[in-house]
Amino acid sequence: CVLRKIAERTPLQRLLEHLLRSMEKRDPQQFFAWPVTDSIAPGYSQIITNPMDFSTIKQKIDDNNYQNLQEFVDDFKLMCDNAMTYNHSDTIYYKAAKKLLHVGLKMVTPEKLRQLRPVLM
Ligand SMILES: COc1ccc(OC)c(-c2cc(C(C)=O)n3cccnc23)c1
Repeated sequence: CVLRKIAERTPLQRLLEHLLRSMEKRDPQQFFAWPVTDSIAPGYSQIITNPMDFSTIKQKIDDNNYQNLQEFVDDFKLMCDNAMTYNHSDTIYYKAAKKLLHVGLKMVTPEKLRQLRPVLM
């Protein structure tokens, strides 16, 4: 029988998965859960050249594609910035992105990360 290789998680992957879950909880309407399509957002792919969403971030964690925390934070910021670029400031998407960005960045301050250490050990 083929031995199934159980995917071991590196400490960085475990940290990023924990942060991703916390960030996803702050998006209950799941506006950021999946890639934005041109059908729901006309002209999106012409305006946003580097799309990003939580499912893509999750895949990159699973593929061990992030070398460090900063690369993960950069994708999170890209996702929020895209929404604040495409959507006008009076839309629910712009406002949700602005709030999510603020809350998400607070999760990765040195103080918050220090508190995480025992939880993840
Ligand atoms: C109304 O329900 C949904 C469901 C999923 C969405 O994106 C995955 C969105 C959505 C998400 C976005 C974003 C994030 O810009 N968006 C912009 C314009 C119109 N719709 C959206 C809305």
